[in-house]
Amino acid sequence: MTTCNIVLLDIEGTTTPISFIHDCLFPYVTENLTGFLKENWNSSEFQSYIQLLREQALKDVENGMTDAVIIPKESESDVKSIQHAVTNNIQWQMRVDRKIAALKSFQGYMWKSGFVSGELKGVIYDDVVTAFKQWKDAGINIYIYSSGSVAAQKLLFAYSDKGNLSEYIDGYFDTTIGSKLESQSYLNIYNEIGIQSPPSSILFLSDNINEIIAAKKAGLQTAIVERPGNPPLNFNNGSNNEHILVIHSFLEVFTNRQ
Ligand SMILES: CSCCC(=O)C(=O)COP(=O)(O)O
Ligand SMILES: [Mg+2]
Repeated sequence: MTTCNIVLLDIEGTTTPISFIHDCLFPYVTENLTGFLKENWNSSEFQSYIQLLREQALKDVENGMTDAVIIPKESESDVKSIQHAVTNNIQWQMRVDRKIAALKSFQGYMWKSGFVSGELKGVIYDDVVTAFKQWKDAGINIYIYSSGSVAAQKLLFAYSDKGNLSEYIDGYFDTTIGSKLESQSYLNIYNEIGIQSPPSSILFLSDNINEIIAAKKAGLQTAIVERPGNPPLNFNNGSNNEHILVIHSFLEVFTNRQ
């Protein structure tokens, strides 16, 4: 690893245990959904999230997804039936852990009340905060790139078990910039950040080998992060594995700098 000016971080399995997302954040949505729909139904902001789900469901049907759950428009059905369809739509997408913007935006909207009330606290690995401090002292900027919506990412770091970490983070990206599995998304982020130095001055850290391969193809430096509770790494995917660095703590980034 050579020096970098920017560190770009995945969340789930990288800054945060997968178990926190799956055992706390996801159940907060599935268990509170019915009441949340009833309470927020008349809010125009809330309806904008429902509209995103509705549009995504139409695309899913067009793309031949047989499990897709259509959400009728207000003019086509009664409120109870629409709410029932929204519930089924969300339960289906969450069962298959879809990383799609419409679902992620909806989840982020629901999580807001949980984080603000203190019912939810973002879990961040211990080494992350120490690394943030070291990186900032070294003049490195920190960006996040996660499938979670930007709004949800901001909540996680602002209301974390390590305190409000927002001051360390220079910017946030979600999949509205492109899929984490496509190289072009990493070039879009590079362009959006707008640095003079080449893409290799960005170091991307993620638990997902396919994201790492996509980022490497775009010319970024990369390291795969192996955390307790992450699924075993599967290097058997045709990539040039010798060149994929594996780390277990963000503090290794500095020891690996040349
Ligand atoms: C509060 S952030 C929510 C994270 C999330 O929903 C998710 O799917 C994370 O995926 P990642 O791309 O960070 O692995
Ligand atoms: Mg991840």
